[in-house]
Amino acid sequence: MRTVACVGAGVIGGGWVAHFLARGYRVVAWDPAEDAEERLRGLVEAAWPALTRLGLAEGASPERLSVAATLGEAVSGADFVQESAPERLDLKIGLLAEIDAAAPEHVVVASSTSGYSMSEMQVKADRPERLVVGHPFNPPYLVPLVEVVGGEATAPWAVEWASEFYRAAGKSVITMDQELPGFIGNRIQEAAWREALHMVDKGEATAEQIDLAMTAGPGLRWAFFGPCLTFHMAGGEGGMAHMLDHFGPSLKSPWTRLESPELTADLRDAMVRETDEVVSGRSTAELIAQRDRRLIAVMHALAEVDAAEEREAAQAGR
Ligand SMILES: NC(=O)C1=CN([C@@H]2O[C@H](COP(=O)(O)OP(=O)(O)OC[C@H]3O[C@@H](n4cnc5c(N)ncnc54)[C@H](O)[C@@H]3O)[C@@H](O)[C@H]2O)C=CC1
Ligand SMILES: C[N+](C)(C)CC(=O)CC(=O)[O-]
Repeated sequence: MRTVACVGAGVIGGGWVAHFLARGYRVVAWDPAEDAEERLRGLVEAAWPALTRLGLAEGASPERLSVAATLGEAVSGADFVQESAPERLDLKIGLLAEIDAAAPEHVVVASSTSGYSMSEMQVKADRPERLVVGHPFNPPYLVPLVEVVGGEATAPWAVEWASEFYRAAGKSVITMDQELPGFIGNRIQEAAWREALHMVDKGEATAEQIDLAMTAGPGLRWAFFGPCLTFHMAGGEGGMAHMLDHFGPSLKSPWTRLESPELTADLRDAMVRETDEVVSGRSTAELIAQRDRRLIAVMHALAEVDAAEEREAAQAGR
């Protein structure tokens, strides 16, 4: 298992390329955009210092990246294919069929889709049994989660193989037992996102207040305790049972409007305008550098705490 083909090399596909290169794989990328190779090599170059700080696999090098002239050239020699084309169902259906026709028949093909089911994407593939969803989080070279799930025509072996491959490639894998639109991570963050849109739509909060509410509040805890464990802590010694008994009645309070607001032009403009104020003139490159420094700092801090707790447990014979 040494060569990964990355089809689509934009924000996510480029991030996958950087990840697989850092894990020592040979990567062959293909993307139809005229400037795709220049953008891709720029993304890898910008990410490489962060990846070096995190630790590279033996032999890892941007030199192991090649950009194919055709889709067939990219996938014909691959041991695994990661598709990251635009989130359009019609495009994914056609592209996955093309990849299926050109890739070696035993090779697993994963889609980075943010929410489409593989059942609806694999309908034109001749060998749908090897098609899975491998949904990453941006940037794939730093955020470890990938959600793996097959479609109705996917073989169990393909889901298992993809899950193991991603683990071997350094990812944190959730292997889902059933299809769910938006999978798990996006359903949770989409709920928060819809609430944010409602608050901006009604002038109840600004984008700046919303982002601060997350980064200085729940978001800080969610880097290491998810929403379930966090609310278990809200119950004190009584844990989740007490939390539910204590706060259960308020669950019916109108603290969320889960339905999505109409994304009117006004709402869209307001969200863009207010987010621009948060961005406050920083370029995307500056934001990426600032994000990656902070992500690495959190990951290093968590790793240090984890190691200390493992040492304590070993000393206590636990
Ligand atoms: N942007 C994000 O935060 C995340 C995106 N995703 C998913 O990743 C996929 C790609 O999204 P992004 O990278 O954000 O989009 P993007 O627009 O940054 O990149 C898409 C790339 O696909 C290329 N492309 C266009 N038509 C193509 C074709 N027929 N075959 C191959 N490549 C083609 C484009 O030239 C572009 O470089 C989508 O399915 C999206 O839902 C998943 C997780 C997070
Ligand atoms: C905005 N988005 C739905 C494309 C985000 C994702 O799919 C996952 C992520 O990186 O947050």
